[in-house]
Amino acid sequence: MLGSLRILYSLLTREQRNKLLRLQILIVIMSIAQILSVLSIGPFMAIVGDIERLKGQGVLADIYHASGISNPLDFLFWLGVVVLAILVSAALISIYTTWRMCMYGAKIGVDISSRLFDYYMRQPWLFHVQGSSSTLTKHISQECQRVSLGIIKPVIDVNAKLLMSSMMALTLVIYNPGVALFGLLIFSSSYFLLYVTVRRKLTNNGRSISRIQTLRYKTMSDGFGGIKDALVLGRGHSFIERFRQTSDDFARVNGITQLLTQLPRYAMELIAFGSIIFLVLYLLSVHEGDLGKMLPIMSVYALAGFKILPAFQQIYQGVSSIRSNIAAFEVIHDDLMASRESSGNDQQQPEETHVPCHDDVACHRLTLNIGIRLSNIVFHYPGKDEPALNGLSLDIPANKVIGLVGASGSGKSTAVDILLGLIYPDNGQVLVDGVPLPEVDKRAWRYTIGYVSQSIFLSDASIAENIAFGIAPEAIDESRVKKAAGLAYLDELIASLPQGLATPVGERGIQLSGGQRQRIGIARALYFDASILVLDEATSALDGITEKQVMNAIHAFSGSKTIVLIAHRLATVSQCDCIYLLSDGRVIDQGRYDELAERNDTFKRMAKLV
Ligand SMILES: Nc1ncnc2c1ncn2[C@@H]1O[C@H](COP(=O)(O)OP(=O)(O)OP(=O)(O)O)[C@@H](O)[C@H]1O
Repeated sequence: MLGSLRILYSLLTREQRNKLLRLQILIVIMSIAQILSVLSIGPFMAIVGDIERLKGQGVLADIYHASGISNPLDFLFWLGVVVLAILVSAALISIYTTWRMCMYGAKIGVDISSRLFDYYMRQPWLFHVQGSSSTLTKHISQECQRVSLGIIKPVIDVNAKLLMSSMMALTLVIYNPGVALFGLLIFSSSYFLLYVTVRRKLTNNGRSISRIQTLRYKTMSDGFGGIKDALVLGRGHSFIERFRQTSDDFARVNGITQLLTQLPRYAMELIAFGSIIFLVLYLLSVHEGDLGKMLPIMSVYALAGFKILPAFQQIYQGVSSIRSNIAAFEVIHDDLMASRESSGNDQQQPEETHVPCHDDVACHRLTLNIGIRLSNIVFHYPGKDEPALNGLSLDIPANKVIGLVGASGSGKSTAVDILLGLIYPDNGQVLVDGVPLPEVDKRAWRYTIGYVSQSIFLSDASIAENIAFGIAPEAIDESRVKKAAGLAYLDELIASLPQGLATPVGERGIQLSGGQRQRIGIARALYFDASILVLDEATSALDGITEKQVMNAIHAFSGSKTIVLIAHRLATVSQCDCIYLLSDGRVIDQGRYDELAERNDTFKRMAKLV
């Protein structure tokens, strides 16, 4: 547990550590204020018990004489006011410190989740292809929250309470060593024994919570993601049942953890009451019933107990909470460490050269003069022996339209992912006007390419926001949106909608047809007027007439844009300047449509010519 906390501390930035130090100083001030407030009650009670002592010897009598107040009761009143002022000041200092502690804990929690989101968003395509988005979401929302509320906040609380109770205990020992040591020994050993008994259970429960939460998130993600199939195939009940079962487990483990965390409160209340009776009997026998001597000691101990006992309980609860949530930190530990390393690397080697420029898009765009060459590309997906691409070579001349065709699984989408720079070949290289892709400015490459994927993701936003995907609503250029929408034949649809471009599309575009979604995807690729367009099965959901219109619009760019089309329907690529026929991850033939249709049997079969 301490090792994990040390790692957590090492993840703090320099500024966060400085803040923690300032917080520590504030906690010391709070503890001193608390002690003063407890001690201030002693003299007041001493006078209440024996007001005659103001006329005798001692510090209180000296202060009484120096105050110029003639009536002892008036003096007692003003002493009460002073004690109250000390209590109020201590309470105000405590409120302020608690506020700073809460803000600090919450800020670190938010910072950790932002750091993770940033890290995941920067991960390469393969990382996302192999992982599960529901797990990443759970890490960022659930586990980070557990780390924030279940570890960081308790660490700060435990630290504050530990400091306050140790200082208070030390003061009590100085005030009256016998009673203080006896009380402290009873309470601390009881808490320690309880903690040692339950700590293993707490750790195991923490791990179970992480595991169960993963299952719950996955079930929700699968259920909502596949809601149509679940409804049609009548599988909804299976998701509901799985969720209910895991939720029951979650409730049971969570309930036990909370019980174990709160358990000692009742035991300690019993011990506290027993101790008060013991203290009264002890003081009665030592001071022979002299209230003037007994009252201040009893008041100081009662008030100290009133402060220390909840502090003990909070320390116990805090340590239990840390132990039961340390599993959440273990789950995100590797990613957090990696995020720290990658942010360190980013500073040393900026991924993208940033040239100051007024028009971000225009200034960060490449002009393709010769073309792109994929040269002898070999690529294996991780964990697969069979290569997805096996010596693939092809040329994409500048401002020409080329088609990639081939059976399902022949490697077309993988070839495009390599071209986009989403994945890196094991062998071979991509040359852009003769320059290897890794040496090309990534930012420029992204602005140069417009891409329409097989499955277009639409966010739960307006049509305009989906066309200008990822751009803040206030930064969207409406003229670009309109132009792109026109080129993708969306004009008619937009004109028919009461809110036009501002019409919401629903989650994942559920309120649109498959063809409308695809046209929004095409408009998205055209928003930045990219000079290279890559369309992966981009028109498969369009009806024949709309597809022809969209393809005509795309072919109209021939001569001014470089276009790569992937299609199963060969009619889609019939106008291409060159078609590459892929099989088993390599090009097996190439040529114009008529040439391939005449000489290649596979192509003929695909075109249903034989
Ligand atoms: N994420 C992945 N992990 C592992 N293997 C993959 C992954 N994506 C694709 N493959 C494999 O790589 C090979 C090429 O797939 P790819 O998607 O490039 O083919 P494709 O020609 O685009 O197919 P389709 O026309 O069906 O889209 C296939 O054998 C496929 O199973």
